Amino acid sequence: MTASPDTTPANRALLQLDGISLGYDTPKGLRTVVESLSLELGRGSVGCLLGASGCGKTTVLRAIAGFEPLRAGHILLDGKPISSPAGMLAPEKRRVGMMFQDYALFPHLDVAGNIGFGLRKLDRAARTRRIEELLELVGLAGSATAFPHEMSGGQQQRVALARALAPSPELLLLDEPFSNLDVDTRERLAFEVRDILKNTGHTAILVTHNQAEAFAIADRIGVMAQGRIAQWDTPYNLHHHPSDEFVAGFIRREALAEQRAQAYARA
Ligand SMILES: Nc1ncnc2c1ncn2[C@@H]1O[C@H](COP(=O)(O)OP(=O)(O)OP(=O)(O)O)[C@@H](O)[C@H]1O
Repeated sequence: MTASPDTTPANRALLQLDGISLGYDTPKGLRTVVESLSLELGRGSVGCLLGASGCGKTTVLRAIAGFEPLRAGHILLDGKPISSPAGMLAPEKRRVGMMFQDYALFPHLDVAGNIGFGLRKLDRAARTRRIEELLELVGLAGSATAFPHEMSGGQQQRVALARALAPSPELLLLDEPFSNLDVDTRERLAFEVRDILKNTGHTAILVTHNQAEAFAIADRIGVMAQGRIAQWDTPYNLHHHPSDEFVAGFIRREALAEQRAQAYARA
């Protein structure tokens, strides 16, 4: 794997994955799906794991969230170990927020109820203030009493983002957050989410198989194949200085596929 130094305005790395290996116990024994994977992400940066289906992106994200045990290596958050083969900090103690592709909003709660779900420790007035602040941030001011089924997919994903940001996580994990949206909304929302994360200074990791999305949102992209990162670099360097034939081919092929998909969608 090659990597150039993180030159974003962030200081030291907030997240470090150091030689992590991950696998699943199957009836045929251990199936290793991620091997010796390392990356560093600076505070305030947006990183992305980009790769074809099944290459191990979600497994890495789940390990960062504390849902998958490490077979080797370790994960540090703000310099402190949170996972190693010897043990792991419980997910709820990590200050890590998550947002998924299927919105995962509670259908029986209105927008305020959804966003306020993780804010139950605040008193009523503080919770209402925080919910209003978050609605403003995601461009949904005035929607507190709407229900998820009354909103478009893009609006529901904004609510999901507000809910994930509500407890002010150190790190936000986004698993294919735009893949249920149509092509235009997907790209627009990717840019909007990037603006929101940059305005609030959040550090985030996104997982996607969609190159346009990765390039719209990320400061650093890791091109993954079969459980490894081939190159962890800036979008510019991936385009202009791919580390090998695989990365060069992947970027070219995906760009063409995306152009084709957009042309079909608009036809
Ligand atoms: N619980 C499990 N038990 C056994 N194998 C699993 C389990 N979960 C995932 N896998 C396998 O691990 C590999 C990596 O899966 P993962 O979901 O991390 O990939 P991905 O890159 O996120 O794919 P996608 O984009 O399709 O979500 C796949 O081959 C998958 O079949």
